[in-house]
Amino acid sequence: MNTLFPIFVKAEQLHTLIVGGGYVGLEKATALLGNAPDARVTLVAPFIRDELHAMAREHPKLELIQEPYHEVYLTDKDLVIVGTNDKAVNRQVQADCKARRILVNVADTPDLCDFYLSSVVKKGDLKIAVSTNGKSPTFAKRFREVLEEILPDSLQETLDNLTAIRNQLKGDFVQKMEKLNEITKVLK
Ligand SMILES: C[C@@]1(CC(=O)O)c2cc3[nH]c(cc4nc(cc5[nH]c(cc(n2)[C@H]1CCC(=O)O)[C@@](C)(CC(=O)O)[C@@H]5CCC(=O)O)C(CC(=O)O)=C4CCC(=O)O)c(CCC(=O)O)c3CC(=O)O
Ligand SMILES: NC(=O)C1=CN([C@@H]2O[C@H](COP(=O)(O)OP(=O)(O)OC[C@H]3O[C@@H](n4cnc5c(N)ncnc54)[C@H](O)[C@@H]3O)[C@@H](O)[C@H]2O)C=CC1
Repeated sequence: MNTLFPIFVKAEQLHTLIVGGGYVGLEKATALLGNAPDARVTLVAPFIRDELHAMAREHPKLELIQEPYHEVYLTDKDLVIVGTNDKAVNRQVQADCKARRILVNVADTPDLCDFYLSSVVKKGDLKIAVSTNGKSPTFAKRFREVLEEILPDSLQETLDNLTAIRNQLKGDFVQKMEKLNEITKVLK
């Protein structure tokens, strides 16, 4: 069963906590800030990789706290991503999040995740998120590379033109929808 429901989150309107400052913490911070450079992110861990310190200098809204996890860090957080090398800590963070109804991702334990991160293809305003339902993140990464290769950069021009047409169209919702479906028939 593949029941994952994809949504596109406005991460800059949320405050995300990352627990763990090793390779996994770095990978997840890179994924988040790569998409939303202005997102507010707090990362807590006793050890924090140098690359994360460098990232914090580039992103003033990335705050690094060099301490072990404590539930107080969940205060005012909307999303939590956990990737420590201590399974008991990961489980504790997940339980604390569930008690507060905060959505949580435990990077190396799919069963404890409320959501998964995806491989992200970006061509201007077009964004495609790839998931394999947790079966093979490496396949998702490779498939992203294939899509990045085959999607033309000119797609942005098409999107810009369609936005201009969309803004000029007169009539009610149904008439606009019919017109836009007609114009984009060539894409089918
Ligand atoms: C369930 C999920 C939860 C989550 O992390 O959100 C998850 C779980 C796990 N990942 C593991 C390992 C690896 N993950 C990657 C890479 C990525 N992993 C990502 C997502 C996800 N990983 C979610 C499912 C996504 C889906 O539905 O397909 C990507 C897409 C997004 C991102 O992380 O930003 C990003 C690619 C970004 C890109 O480049 O496009 C690589 C490859 C690499 O790094 O080169 C490896 C090593 C090779 C391998 O194992 O495949 C392990 C085993 C840990 C262990 O063995 O200890 C688990 C745990 C398990 O499966 O049990
Ligand atoms: N490195 C990878 O690509 C992957 C690793 N994993 C697994 O994920 C876990 C983490 O991996 P890495 O990031 O590579 O490990 P790492 O050793 O580089 O980093 C571990 C991090 O956890 C932090 N930590 C430990 N106790 C903590 C606590 N009480 N509160 C907050 N932070 C705490 C450490 O300070 C450190 O920042 C490991 O168990 C690993 O097996 C899973 C998937 C991929």
